[in-house]
Amino acid sequence: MPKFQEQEVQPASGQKLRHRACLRAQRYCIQAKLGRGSFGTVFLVRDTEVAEGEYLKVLKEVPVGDLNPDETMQVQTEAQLLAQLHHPSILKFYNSFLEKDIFCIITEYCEDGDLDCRLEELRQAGARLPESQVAEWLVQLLLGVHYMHQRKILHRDLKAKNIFLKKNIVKIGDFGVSRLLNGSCDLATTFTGTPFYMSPEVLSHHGYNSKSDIWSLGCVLYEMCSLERAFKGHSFLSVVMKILEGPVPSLPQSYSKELGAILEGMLSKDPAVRPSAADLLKMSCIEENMQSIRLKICSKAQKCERHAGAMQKTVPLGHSDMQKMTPRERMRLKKLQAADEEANRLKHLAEEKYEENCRRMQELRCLHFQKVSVDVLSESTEATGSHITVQGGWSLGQLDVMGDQDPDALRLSELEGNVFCTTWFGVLQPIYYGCQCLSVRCITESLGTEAYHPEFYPTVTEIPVDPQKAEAYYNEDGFESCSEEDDEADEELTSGQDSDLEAMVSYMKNILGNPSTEVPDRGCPSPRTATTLDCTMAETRVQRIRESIQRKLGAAEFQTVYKYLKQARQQQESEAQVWENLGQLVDQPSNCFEVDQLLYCEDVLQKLREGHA
Ligand SMILES: Nc1ncnc2c1ncn2[C@@H]1O[C@H](COP(=O)(O)OP(=O)(O)OP(=O)(O)O)[C@@H](O)[C@H]1O
Repeated sequence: MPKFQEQEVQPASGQKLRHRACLRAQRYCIQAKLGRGSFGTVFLVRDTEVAEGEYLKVLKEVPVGDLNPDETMQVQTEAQLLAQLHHPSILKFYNSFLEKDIFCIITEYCEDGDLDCRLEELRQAGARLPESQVAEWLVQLLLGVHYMHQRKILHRDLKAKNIFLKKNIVKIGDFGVSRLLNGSCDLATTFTGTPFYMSPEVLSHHGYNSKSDIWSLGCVLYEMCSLERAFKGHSFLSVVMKILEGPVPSLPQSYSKELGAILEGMLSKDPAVRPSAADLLKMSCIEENMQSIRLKICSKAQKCERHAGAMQKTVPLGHSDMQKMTPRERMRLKKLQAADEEANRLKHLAEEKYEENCRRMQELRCLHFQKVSVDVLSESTEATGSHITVQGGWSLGQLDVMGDQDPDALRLSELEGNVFCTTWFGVLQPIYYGCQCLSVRCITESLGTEAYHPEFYPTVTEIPVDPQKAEAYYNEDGFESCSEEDDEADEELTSGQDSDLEAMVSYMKNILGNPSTEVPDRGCPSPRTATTLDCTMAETRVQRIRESIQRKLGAAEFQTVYKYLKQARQQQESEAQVWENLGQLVDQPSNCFEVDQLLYCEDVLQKLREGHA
């Protein structure tokens, strides 16, 4: 079989592809080149064996040299294992194959690009990510890292460039791929990328472990908040020194202390002190975030579910109707029916909560109530029109009233029969007393830590106490009705993203229930010496860095800087001295960063070769 079929394709854009070969494994048709990384080239491909849905995939080609049969076997076994892993925060690994000396990896395509590009766009626009967004992505990333670490799979090259965005879900790319290509050779790990995300233990050759991934994730967290590298410097060595000895950088003031504390933990120099992904997921602020993300996802599902109810009431479908539907319509209907089932489940849950609350009311009536402050936000002259906000942490039955109103008129002992309180996707509903609307700011401890969500906060004033009637009330026209825009958004939710979101919710539920769930151990490969594969990849890396610098500096300037820096590093010149001398050699000494990196990588390559020999 020829290595590649020699033919050209016309991509959608109409632009003729330059690369001659366009079909891989007689299946993946190249559509466009996405970019070139340190180890390989990345293409957008169309999977010719997939007619609908996710037919666009990504092909990464990594030159690996001539692998011996043992290495080929090892790579194939690892690839099969990686293909079995499924997590919404992990870029799906579909397939891998060898075409002569090129290792090809097929993964999921993320049309929204990588996190590094997103952060750069924000930086250029002078914008920042809101903390809620940072927290949401951090939770997703931690869930993904936790999933892989539970399976004893390390990333070894976690960085913003390796995190992809797909409809606001972050996906970690290349997880386990380093293991596929580098096994557990720690020396090769130090080769995987730029120094910015390398942990102190990796830089000091004390071995890579799961905590080293957490360090890198800490660097990503810092970048999401400040849009800058956590450890930066004008030379490779100064970055390394900052990582080894510098303080943990502080987050911009607009971010909370809690987030700052999380960052500090993740960037602890000592890996033994650094929390694991499981530890981080157990932290109360992360748990709270997980809860609210879950609610956000569920509130979308809730809209679908209401819509499903409306559809089902108005359009009773027979078998022939179904047959007339397009596949898209059938899929939509299926989703709506599933949402309806979920609605029923939630209705039962709401009823249970309602009963539980009644029972508690009963108990509390016997206990005498304690007071908490209740502010009267607006008053109507009519006795039934007051709008009251509960300010403190409270549980049902601990309400009493302060303010100008006659406290006796609102004492809970009299409210009890009229208070409607239940959870709707776990969110505390507003509480109504007759026609009085109590807007709840704090969460009742009796119902757990679910966050208050404004979406669930109707401005209407009367809700029936009976949950069934209340549900009918929610379904009335005009109450959060589904607009065309909602429909569009929901459609997006039901076409592709929903499975990721559903999976995310279910992982969160598992973690919240039992974060330490163990999974069968795949076992870590025992440390081994460098292989041909390690050396080939390191050579590719060195070659690419060299090409990149030569493009930037020009061949002559590169030679001058390279010669000087090599000598300076051997003689251990001070950073200040190096910087000053570089200033005399080139216009922009900061352009020499990569030369330093090249020297470092050449040094590692040399050691790999010695280890391999
Ligand atoms: N699954 C994917 N979906 C969308 N774009 C991708 C995907 N994988 C890679 N890319 C894009 O392809 C380009 C090259 O990616 P690649 O991972 O090879 O290199 P890198 O991350 O830039 O560098 P390195 O090899 O050092 O990790 C990047 O612009 C990246 O955003």
